Formats: sequence, structure tokens, C-alpha cells
Amino acid sequence: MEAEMREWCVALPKVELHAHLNGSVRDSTLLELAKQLGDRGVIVFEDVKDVIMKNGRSLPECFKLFDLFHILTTDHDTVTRITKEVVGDFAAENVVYLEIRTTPKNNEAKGMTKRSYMNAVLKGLKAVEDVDAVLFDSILRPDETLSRTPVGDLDGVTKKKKIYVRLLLSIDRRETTSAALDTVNLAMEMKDQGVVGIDLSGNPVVGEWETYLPALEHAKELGIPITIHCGEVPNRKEIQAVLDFCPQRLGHVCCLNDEEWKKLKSSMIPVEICLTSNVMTGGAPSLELHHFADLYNAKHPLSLCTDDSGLFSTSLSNEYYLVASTFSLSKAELFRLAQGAVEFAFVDDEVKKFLRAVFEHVARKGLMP
Ligand SMILES: CNc1ncnc2c1ncn2[C@@H]1O[C@H](COP(=O)(O)O)[C@@H](O)[C@H]1O
Ligand SMILES: [Zn+2]
Repeated sequence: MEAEMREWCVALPKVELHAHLNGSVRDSTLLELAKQLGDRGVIVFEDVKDVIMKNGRSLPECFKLFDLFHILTTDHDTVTRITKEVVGDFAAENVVYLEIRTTPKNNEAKGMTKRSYMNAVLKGLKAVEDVDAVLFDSILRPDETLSRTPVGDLDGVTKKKKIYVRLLLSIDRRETTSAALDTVNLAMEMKDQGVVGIDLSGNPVVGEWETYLPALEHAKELGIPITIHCGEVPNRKEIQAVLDFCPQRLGHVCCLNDEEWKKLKSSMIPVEICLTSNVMTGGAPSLELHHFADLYNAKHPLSLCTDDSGLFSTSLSNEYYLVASTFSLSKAELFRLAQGAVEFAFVDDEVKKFLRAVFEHVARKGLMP
């Protein structure tokens, strides 16, 4: 029964709206990169290996780990490699639309600028194998799209899987106002290259809202959609400010008090729910007591997401499975959750139409009970 449900969650076409590139890297790749740097004497492999393989990650540990991941991954070729692998991994579990977010990085020692970092990401998207990763040519005939999505697999047609990929540029809370503005301007510059939005993320105990606000306001003026990590820690002042700012989407919303909770619900701002991430980092006390249930029962717009599938050893299919097993959602309800997420994507209407068609096709043909 459990195995059948897990398989069903993998077969379900899914939409991923909250996945950090460097948090989604396979352990095996991190270990391989660590081995290479160990051999060159840059790090001590044995120490790093234990850290990568350790289970259970508190919030402060996560950010120490990201500093380590960035040492392993921040050169152009490696950024290209991890992008290619991450897209391939999501496509393999029938994610049909993926918004990957990543923090463009300046790294003088590596000759890296925010722009060259993003070029390395684009190169990775173009290099995806065995999967059609659609970044630019969004206009395809519907029948072509349908025959190459996971629906094709369910129909018994073995064609390449198709995944639409778009990018969000993250502002790291450690950055200055000017660096945050650079990221927003870069997002604008890369609008025709698959960049569809801005994210605010990074260690929630670091930095001040006032530092990023000018950049977020600039993005708003430019009409760039924004998603913000909100309430990973109980920072009352900032949670208020974020809710007042009214971004297009919010991530997490863990530590809201009653008043903020009411405000969120009346705002109808779609929430990116990251179950495993929240339980591991202590944002939610347990799966059973996760605030998903309250928002779901209130019919608040929601989408299930992984956050950092590598760091938390999860997958989007597993997040759907966890919702089914913890909150007793039926397959029909899981299907509607996945389908509903299309509406919160930052992508243009043309792609949304195709994604809607994918779900309608699956429903009409009775491919998913
Ligand atoms: C666990 N909850 C979280 N809360 C806040 N920010 C997070 C995060 N998980 C990841 N990031 C943000 O994403 C970066 C890694 O991917 P990129 O280098 O951008 O591809 C982290 O350094 C952090 O800034
Ligand atoms: Zn996140």
C-alpha cells in the first residue's frame, strides 16, 4: 500500500516552486567534489564527508553547510554541472514545471561575477540530457507538449520527458543594499533568458529588512514578481513588514502569531509549503502539527515544495507522499494540490496554458485515479 502510494506520487505530474540550486545537489556529487578538493589539499575530505552525510540539520547547521557547499560548487564548470543534474533529477520524478532559485555570486578569486555565474547556470540548463528542458521555446503545439510530458509515460508512449524550467534570482540576507540592487537589475537584464522573479533568502537571523527593502521595491516597480522567506524564526517586526509588502508568494510562514496568521489568510498570498525542511529546522514542531493542515483546511492557496532536496534528503514526490500519509489526503486531493500550483507560477500565461492542459489531459483520460 505504502509502496503503491509512493509510486503514484512519483507518477503524478508536479510543479516545484521553491527549490534552491545549491540545496538540491545530490550527496554523491557533493562527496565527489569534496574528494577532489581534499586531494588538492584545499579541505580535509574525512571531516567534510561526515558533515555531508549527517542526518538532521538545525537551522544554524544548514547555513554552515551552505558555506561549505559554496566552497565545493562555486566555480563556473561546477555550477553548470549541478544545474544540469538538479534539473535532470526533478524531471526524473515527473516535475513538469520547475522554478529554481539561486543566489548570483561574485567571486573575484574565481573570476566570477553575478552575470558569469548566471551564464554558467544557463549553460547547465542547455546541457540537460535525456530530458527536454524548455527554457526559451515556450510556444509548442499542445499535442507535442502532451506527448512528451510524464503523461506520455503513463500512456505507454516512451518519449523524452519534458520539463519547463524558469529561474528566480535570490538575494542573500548577508548582502548589502547595493549588491541586492545588482541582483534585481540582473533579473531584469535576464528576463528573456528564463529569469521570472526575485527571492529573498539566507540565514533568517542575519541582516535587516531595511537593507533589502530598496531592492525589493525596485523589483516591484519593474514589475518583477517576488517571493520572500517569511517567519522561519519569530522575528515579529520583519514578519509584519513582509506581510505589509505583499509579495506575490511567501515561503514557509512558520512562526506567525495569531494576528499575523489572520492577516496572511485574508491576504490570500500563495504559500510555498516545505514540510521536511520546516520539521528538520524546527520551524514546525512535527509533521502532524505542521501549519499545512490549517492553511489547507482554510482553502488558502498552497503549493508543496522541497526547499533543499539534497540537504534534507527529500524529493517533491516524497513531500506529496508525506502529506497523504500524515493528513490523509486522497489521491484526488493530491492531484488538485499539484494542479493548483500551476496558477502560482511566475511564468507567462502561454506556458500556464500548456501546464493546465497537461493536468486536464491526465484527469480526462483517467490516467490518475
Ligand atoms: C533551510 N531554509 C532556508 N532558509 C533561508 N535560505 C535558504 C534556506 N535554504 C537555502 N537557502 C538559501 O539558498 C542558498 C543555497 O542555494 P544557492 O547558493 O542560492 O543556489 C543558501 O546559501 C541560502 O541563502
Ligand atoms: Zn528556501
